[in-house]
Amino acid sequence: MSRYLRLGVNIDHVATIRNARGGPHPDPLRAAALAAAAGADGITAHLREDRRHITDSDIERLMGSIGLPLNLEMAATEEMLAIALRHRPHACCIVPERRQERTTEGGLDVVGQRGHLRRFAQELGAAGVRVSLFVAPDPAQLDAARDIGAPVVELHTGAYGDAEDGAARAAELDRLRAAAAHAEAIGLECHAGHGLTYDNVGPVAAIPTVVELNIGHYLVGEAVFVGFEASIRRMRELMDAGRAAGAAA
Ligand SMILES: CC(=O)[C@@H](O)[C@H](O)COP(=O)(O)O
Ligand SMILES: NCC(=O)COP(=O)(O)O
Repeated sequence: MSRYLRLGVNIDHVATIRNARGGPHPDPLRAAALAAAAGADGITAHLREDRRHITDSDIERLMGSIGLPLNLEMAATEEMLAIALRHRPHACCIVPERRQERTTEGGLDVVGQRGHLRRFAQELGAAGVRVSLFVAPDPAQLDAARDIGAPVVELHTGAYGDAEDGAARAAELDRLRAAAAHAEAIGLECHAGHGLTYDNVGPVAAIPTVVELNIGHYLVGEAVFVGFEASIRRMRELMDAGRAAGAAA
C-alpha cells in the first residue's frame, strides 16, 4: 500500500503581492485558511532575512491561528534560530539564502557546513521542532544530513522543474528518485519541493518514499485565474493521480 503524500501549501507569494503595495491585502492568513479548507496538510512560510515576502508579524499570526502544522523555512542564522525557538513551529526547514537571488537557487551545503548546521539541528530538535534540511538530490548531502542528526530532508526540485522536457528532465527525475531511495535507506524522512506545477508534479508524487510536497508559487499564480482553493484542489488531484500511477507501475 502506498504511503500518504502530504501537501504543504507555501503562502510566501501571497505576501509578495501584498507587499507590492505595502497594505494588508491580500493577507497570507486568509490564504492559509483557504488552504486548510481546500485540504492542505500544512502551511509553509519562508521568513527571509530581507523580509521580501513573509514578515515577523505574519509568522506570529500564523502560529496563533491556522489550525494546521506550520513549516517555517529559514536560513541558518542566529536571528532566525532565536525566532524559531521563540515560536516553536511544528517544523523548520533550513534553506540556503542569498540576498541577491530571485528565489532559492540551490540546496544547502551540509557537507561543507556540518559543524554550523549540526547546532541548528540539535537546538531546534531539542525544542521539539521537526527539522528538515533543504538539499539538492545528492547522496553526499543526505549522508551529511543524517550525520548531523536532521530527521528530514527536502529535496530541491528546481533543477527538475527547469529542465527541458525529454532527456534532461528524465535525468533530473532519476536524480530525485535515487536520492529519495537513499534517504529511506539511511533512515531520513523525505520531502520535496520548489518549482512544482500541474505539469511536472505527477512523476515526483509517484516517488514512493517522498511523503510531503511543499508547493507555493505556482498555486498562487493559478489562483489569479481559478481561485486559491480551486488551484490547491487541482494540485491535490494531480498529486493523488501521480501517486496512484506510481503505485500501479
Ligand atoms: C525554499 C523554497 O523553495 C521556498 O521558500 C520558495 O521557493 C518560496 O520562497 P522564495 O521564492 O523566496 O525562494
Ligand atoms: N520548499 C519549497 C516550497 O516551499 C515551495 O516552493 P515554490 O513552489 O514556491 O517554488
